[in-house]
Amino acid sequence: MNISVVGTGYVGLVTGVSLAEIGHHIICVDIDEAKVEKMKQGISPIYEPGLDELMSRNIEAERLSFTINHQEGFRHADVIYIAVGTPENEDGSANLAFVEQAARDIAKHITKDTIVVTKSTVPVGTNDRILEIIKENQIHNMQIDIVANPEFLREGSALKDSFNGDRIVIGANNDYAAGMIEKVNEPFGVPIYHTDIRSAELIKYASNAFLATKISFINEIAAICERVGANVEHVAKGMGMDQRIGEKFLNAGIGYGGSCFPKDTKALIQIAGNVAYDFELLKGVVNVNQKQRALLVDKLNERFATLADKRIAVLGLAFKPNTDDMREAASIIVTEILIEQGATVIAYDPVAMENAKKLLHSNIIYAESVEESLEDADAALVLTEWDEIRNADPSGFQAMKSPIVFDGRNCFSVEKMRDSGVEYWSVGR
Ligand SMILES: NC(=O)c1ccc[n+]([C@@H]2O[C@H](COP(=O)([O-])OP(=O)(O)OC[C@H]3O[C@@H](n4cnc5c(N)ncnc54)[C@H](O)[C@@H]3O)[C@@H](O)[C@H]2O)c1
Ligand SMILES: O=c1ccn([C@@H]2O[C@H](COP(=O)(O)OP(=O)(O)O[C@H]3O[C@H](CO)[C@@H](O)[C@H](O)[C@H]3O)[C@@H](O)[C@H]2O)c(=O)[nH]1
Repeated sequence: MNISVVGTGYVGLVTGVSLAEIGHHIICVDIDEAKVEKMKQGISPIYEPGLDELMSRNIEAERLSFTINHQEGFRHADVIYIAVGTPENEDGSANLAFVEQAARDIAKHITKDTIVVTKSTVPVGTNDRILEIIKENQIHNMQIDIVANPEFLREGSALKDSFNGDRIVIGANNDYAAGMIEKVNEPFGVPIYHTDIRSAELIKYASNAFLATKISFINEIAAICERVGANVEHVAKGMGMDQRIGEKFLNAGIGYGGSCFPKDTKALIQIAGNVAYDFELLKGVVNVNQKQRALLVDKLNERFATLADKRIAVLGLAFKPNTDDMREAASIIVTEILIEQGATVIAYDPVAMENAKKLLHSNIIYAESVEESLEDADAALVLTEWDEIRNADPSGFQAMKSPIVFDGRNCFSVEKMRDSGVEYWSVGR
């Protein structure tokens, strides 16, 4: 099928590449010229394992191309996917400006009957609005069907998730559109769940909010563990063996970050608020996460009278491993507080340092390796559990001025760190 994808960020590019890989002809349209130039050469603008290789293969097979020209992008499309950003407004609600612009672009340039599929995470009712915008602005009077098809991929394992997802949700209000989008996705071999548009929109927010709730829940249990002398890993393991609870997303640490959980939890609180419902539980989840971000700095302040003359190594900057994405990364708040308290910060991340430099305080020093960042440090903070950090030999911490480690991701065994002579502070253990 001929498919266009509007917006080639983490979701749009992975969607375009995956759909090309299963045999569709894909044109990706983006307004960012530099990005499009890069992608035309088979270079991914984002770090995502396996993406460059799959991009190149499908470009060569002439199933995948890129353009900044909406007219060219939509000319032959039977289906158009919207995958533009829906960032957070100041009040926590979702900013729909990019989605609405994409709808106007579609309206202006389509010349045949089209199914418009929304991949972007959008509040309930947005797909109705998209259809309205297209109908109001279209130049040729074409049949438009709209499908809500929320995306569940995780950064760092986006391709794996696309080909092995737990479900593909298709929200449509007519059988023709639902059937067509089922056909598009059939080759993935992933279970398909059909529902109406509004339920599909809400499934996305409810899923992210539930996962965020699991994380804040285990982080509160971790706080209790520290106070009563229990081990949160043992508690999580014992809980997770109950299949009704499940073992996933029960890793305690410095809370959730990234481009989705922080904004989507707040957007769902707003969605509820808009219909006069106070989502108390989710407000608690957000507050706990806020508190969690500063946990390591609180522990540092408990350990040291002042940070003013301290050299602090920060290991890991991205919001999670295997991505260069810095959106809502814990490192943003943590390094800001450290600098504010007068510490010297030497940071290292295997992939995200270029993006970090654009975002973090200009006083931060960047190291080329874990070893270099640890040299002469008074303390080390682990913020992202990259394999390279997780697999580091605890004896390496002896290169520090004093081997004191604050681990926000529970990467190391408490016993091994103790045996290596490291003063080790982790979360809930
Ligand atoms: N990042 C994730 O892991 C993830 C996972 C599931 C769902 N989502 C949702 O998917 C959506 C996209 O997220 P993302 O992280 O890929 O965003 P992103 O910010 O990485 O990418 C958005 C892209 O859209 C482009 N764009 C904006 N307006 C455009 C227009 N009118 N025409 C063409 N291109 C346009 C931008 O230039 C950018 O390249 C969001 O709603 C997000 O909540 C994200
Ligand atoms: O047990 C856990 C699991 C995750 N995290 C943190 O939670 C955040 C999000 O992690 P993850 O969900 O793995 O990454 P994302 O790429 O943000 O993916 C989430 O957000 C996407 C965007 O909506 C959804 O598509 C995915 O299904 C959903 O998992 C990260 O900061 C993790 O460190 C924890 O603290 N403890």
